[in-house]
Amino acid sequence: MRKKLVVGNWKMHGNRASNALLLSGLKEAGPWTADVAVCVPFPYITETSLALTGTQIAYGSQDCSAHEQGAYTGEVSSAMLADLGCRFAIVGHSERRAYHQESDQLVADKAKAALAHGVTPIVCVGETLAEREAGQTEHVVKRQLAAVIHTLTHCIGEIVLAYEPVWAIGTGLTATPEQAQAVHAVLRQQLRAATQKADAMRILYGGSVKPDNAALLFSQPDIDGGLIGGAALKAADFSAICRAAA
Ligand SMILES: O=C[C@H](O)COP(=O)(O)O
Repeated sequence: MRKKLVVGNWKMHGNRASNALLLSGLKEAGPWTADVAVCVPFPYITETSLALTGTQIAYGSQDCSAHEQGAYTGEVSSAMLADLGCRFAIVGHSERRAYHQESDQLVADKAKAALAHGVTPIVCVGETLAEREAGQTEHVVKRQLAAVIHTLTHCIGEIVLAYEPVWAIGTGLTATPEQAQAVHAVLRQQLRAATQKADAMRILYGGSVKPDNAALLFSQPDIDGGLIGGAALKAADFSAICRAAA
């Protein structure tokens, strides 16, 4: 039985005052049965760690460098994230693939760098609307995951995978539970071919998850929680989604 995981991705939102309010709201709203985490902008990791001390809520980043250290201006290494107590690092989010031209291989290298420092990568895969309409969904997500499997080899069982159809992110369009489950099943099957841990691995769904659709999505056999964007910015909504992941 996989324990569900709900992760809030704050993206590039918030400031010190609003973060403090959100975090205190979450602390009051918990505990939840599911594992819960927030992935916050780099500058706020330390304050988040202090605010969440002694709670069940883990924290992490929204990216990490593929490099170990060195002259890489603007990058943040996994060693630094580990130093700050990060449990998770999102890698390969579609916004980074699209706006920063991150390739499948770079995403895989970032996942490897995170794991090397004990930070669990949340590896995002997902198709665009054009790819779905062209019948390419399965091909695209399998290609994205294959790069990670090839790069991590025997460590692949240590990642968290997130299926995020690009057309559902921030649009209010959610994949139906059946659509999401179908892709999750494909991904699980691909993982089974690569690792004996596949059935213990968590595959999250992301894309316009809200309090009113979370329970149905999370009830699907291969959906093990969610990666939440917009709804993670309101303590009441995020908490309701965490509760739905019982
Ligand atoms: O990482 C989170 C996803 O991009 C989903 O964002 P959203 O819940 O705002 O659609």
